[in-house]
Amino acid sequence: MLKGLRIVHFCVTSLGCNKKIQKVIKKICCIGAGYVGGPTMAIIAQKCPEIEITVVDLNQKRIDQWNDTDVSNIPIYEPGLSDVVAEARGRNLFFDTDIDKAIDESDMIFISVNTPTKTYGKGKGMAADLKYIELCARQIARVAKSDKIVVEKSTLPVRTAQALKNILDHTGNDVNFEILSNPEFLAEGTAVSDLTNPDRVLIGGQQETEKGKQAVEALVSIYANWVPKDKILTTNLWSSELSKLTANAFLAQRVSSINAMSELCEITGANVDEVAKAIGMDSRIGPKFLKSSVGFGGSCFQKDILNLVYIAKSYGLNEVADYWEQVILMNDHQKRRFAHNIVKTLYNTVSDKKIAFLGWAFKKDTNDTRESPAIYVAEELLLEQAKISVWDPKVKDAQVYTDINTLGSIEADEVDNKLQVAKDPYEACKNSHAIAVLTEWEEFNTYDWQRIYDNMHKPAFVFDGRGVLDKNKLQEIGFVYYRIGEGGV
Ligand SMILES: NC(=O)c1ccc[n+]([C@@H]2O[C@H](COP(=O)([O-])OP(=O)(O)OC[C@H]3O[C@@H](n4cnc5c(N)ncnc54)[C@H](O)[C@@H]3O)[C@@H](O)[C@H]2O)c1
Ligand SMILES: O=c1ccn([C@@H]2O[C@H](COP(=O)(O)OP(=O)(O)O[C@H]3O[C@H](CO)[C@@H](O)[C@H](O)[C@H]3O)[C@@H](O)[C@H]2O)c(=O)[nH]1
Repeated sequence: MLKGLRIVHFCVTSLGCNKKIQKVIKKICCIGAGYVGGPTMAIIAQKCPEIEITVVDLNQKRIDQWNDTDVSNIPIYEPGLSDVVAEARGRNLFFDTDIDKAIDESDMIFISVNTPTKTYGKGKGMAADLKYIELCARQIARVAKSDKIVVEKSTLPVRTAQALKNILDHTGNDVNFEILSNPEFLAEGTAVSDLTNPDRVLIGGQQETEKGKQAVEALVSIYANWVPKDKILTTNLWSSELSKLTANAFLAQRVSSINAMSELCEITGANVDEVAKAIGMDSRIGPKFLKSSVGFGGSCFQKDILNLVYIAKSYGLNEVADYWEQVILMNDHQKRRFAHNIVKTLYNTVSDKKIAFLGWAFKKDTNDTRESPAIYVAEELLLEQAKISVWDPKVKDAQVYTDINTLGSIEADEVDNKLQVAKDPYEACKNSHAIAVLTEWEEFNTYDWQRIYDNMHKPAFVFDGRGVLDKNKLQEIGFVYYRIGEGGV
């Protein structure tokens, strides 16, 4: 196991001094205790017990949840995460709101704050809002009294490291800052296994300077405690920053591509799962990320592609921008057409009809609802005056209301009247006219579907936006079953 991390500085002076100055990385600070900062630091703390890690955040409530004595109350639901936190917390993993102290004491600082799409000013609705990143840089510059390695963990536009370096070098004390880019590729719901066994770890740094190389090496040594060396890829800063946006654009593009085919399948009698299987067996295409759905959600894909589009436009690369924007347009279309299909199938009106939503999270095994397709399908149906009853195994009731109210398109009274969060799936489906499956939770197939059917209006419709339910079983019971990417009902 690692005995502290040593960065070796060679000092060669005019007097011919050639001594080694050794710096031991003993303390890490991570700014941002969110979906990335929390799990990533928990795994580093588990794998490197001799490094003390403090995860800091402005949000007192979030920090209190991370520190909750009952570890099942940590703010993020991720399979396996509470065990990792239970193992490391209090030993070498700490959660705190004293950001200055953590910065001051650390050798290496990860910046893992949110970088949402801008909602104001130039680049509104497209560019990444970097105000939280800049605040971190200014705080580090103000507080740091010794040399620091600053690691970009957040997803950032290419060349952000230059802006960070500029702020750090011009507002700080007389200390040296080395900037690294170390984008995170974990997916929610599988964060612990993605972090424990990553396809690759990407580290970008200034390889042309000695100090830059040493900083890269320091971070490589941390990951090398559990990641095979051949999976740790080092590049220049800009390649690393741009690779993150590129990876998300390619992944989202595959989902939009198969979703585009799902519409064609529904009209022609082809079956999108069969098409996906057939093309996925071609090793040049591969089988992953070809599951047709009601659309992709989550905090990353849309935000990062919009950012990519903005960057391309800002360099005058309009064709590049248009190419990637189409991925988003296709996704918006897929969500809308799913809602419209429900309205059309229910005899062109859903006014005062009850639609049960199974799932609200943007994917299974997470309580995260950011950009979940469920929100936008619900919005379309509420605008058609439907009543919606939601059941999700992990999402809290208040989150569902917040998600809809944040859209601002439906009066708050109307939301209260029409939107309800059920205490179990049977209550959600009782007296409903249709069920819409919005998340691929595995537990859905374990329900008593006969009981659900018996308590619904007839004909009882199921719109499976994730293609996860047992079609034959449901049809035998009597449901009229619609599956995304298969011939219509
Ligand atoms: N969620 C994912 O699966 C995922 C995966 C890979 C990369 N990313 C990227 O990682 C970054 C973080 O994403 P996230 O999902 O963890 O976000 P998040 O919103 O869950 O967490 C960010 C945290 O940073 C805190 N914060 C903001 N400004 C701060 C400041 N100045 N000082 C201290 N704390 C501050 C917020 O209070 C919040 O708790 C984003 O750039 C995102 O694109 C996310
Ligand atoms: O075949 C598929 C695969 C995914 N999805 C949907 O796509 C969205 C995103 O899924 P996924 O990529 O698994 O989850 P995220 O947590 O958003 O992870 C993505 O975004 C992260 C944040 O940048 C990256 O770190 C990850 O590598 C990248 O997969 C979800 O709504 C999924 O349901 C599909 O519809 N079909």
